[in-house]
Amino acid sequence: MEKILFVINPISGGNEKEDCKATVEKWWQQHQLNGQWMETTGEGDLERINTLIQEEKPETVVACGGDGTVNLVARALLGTPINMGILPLGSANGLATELRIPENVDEALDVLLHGQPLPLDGLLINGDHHAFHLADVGYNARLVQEFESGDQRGQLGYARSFLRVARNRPLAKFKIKTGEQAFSRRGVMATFANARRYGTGAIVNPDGRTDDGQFELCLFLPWPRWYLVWMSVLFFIGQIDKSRYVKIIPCRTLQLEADRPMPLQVDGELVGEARSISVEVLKDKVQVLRPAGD
Ligand SMILES: Nc1ncnc2c1ncn2[C@@H]1O[C@H](COP(=O)(O)OP(=O)(O)OP(=O)(O)O)[C@@H](O)[C@H]1O
Repeated sequence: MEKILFVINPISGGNEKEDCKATVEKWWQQHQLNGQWMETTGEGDLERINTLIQEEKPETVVACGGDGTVNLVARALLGTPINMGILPLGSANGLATELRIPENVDEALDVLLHGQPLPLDGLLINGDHHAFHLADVGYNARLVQEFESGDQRGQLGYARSFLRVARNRPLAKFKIKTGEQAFSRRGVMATFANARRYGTGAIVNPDGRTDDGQFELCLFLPWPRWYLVWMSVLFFIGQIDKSRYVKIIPCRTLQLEADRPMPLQVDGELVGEARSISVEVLKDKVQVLRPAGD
C-alpha cells in the first residue's frame, strides 16, 4: 500500500480545512492508500517532517497550503527520491499556478495519482534561505512589509499598501556580480526568479523555467511615475522584458550589494533586511508531481 504524508497548514488561505480533509480521506480509501496527516504549527515543522519521513518512509509528501507550505515541504525533500505533491490551499498559490496544479481539490488529487514527477530547481539565498518560486529585495518586499504591518487585510489593504510604496518607493545603488559580468546600477527592485509569475499573476520573468538549472535576475531601474500604469500592463500581458526599465539576466550565481539595507522576501515570507545578497542554484532538485503531458 502506497504511503502518502499530507502536510497541512491549518491557517493557510484563512479558511476551514474540515471539508477538504474529509475529501482527502475518502480519496485514500477509494484508492487504498496509506495516508497520514501532519499539521504545521509554524514552529519546528521542518524537523517534524524530517522525523516522519525517516520513521514512515512515505513515497510521496504533499504540501497542503500556500507558497510557504510548499517551500517547507520542498526543503524537506531536497535531494531525496521522494515525490512532492501540492494541494493549493493558500491565499497565494504562486508556485502551484506556475506548475499548472489545479486549485480544485479533486483535480489536484488526480494529479497525485496520474501526474508525472518533474524536477524543480531551488535557490539558496545568503547561504540559509531556500527559494523555489521567487525572492526579491526592494519594491515588492517593501509592499509585503507594509501589508503585514498594516491593520487592513484583503484587496483594500493591499491597494493601500501599494499606493504607499508607489509614493515612496525604495531606491538603492546595486553592485552586481554574476558568473559572467559585473556592473553597478540604481534600482528599485531586484527579483531572483526561479519561476515566471507572482501569486498576483504579475509575470516578472516571461521566459523563466523552473527546471533549467538557472535563475533570472530581474532588475527594475527607476521608472518615471507616469510609467506605472504601462508597467502594470506589461506585467499582466507577459511583456515586462520589453520595458527599457527592466533588465533580465540569466544566472547560476549572483552577488548583489546595495548601498543601504533593503527588505528581503523569499517565497512570500519576509526574512529581514539585507544589504549584501548571494544567490546560487542548488545542485539537488525536488521531484514535483505535475499534470501529465506538461
Ligand atoms: N498552525 C499554524 N499557526 C500559525 N502559523 C502557521 C501555522 N502553520 C504554518 N504557519 C505559518 O504559515 C505561513 C505559511 O503560509 P502559507 O504560505 O502556506 O499559506 P498562505 O495562506 O498563502 O499564507 P500567506 O497569506 O501568509 O502567504 C508560514 O509563515 C508558517 O510559519
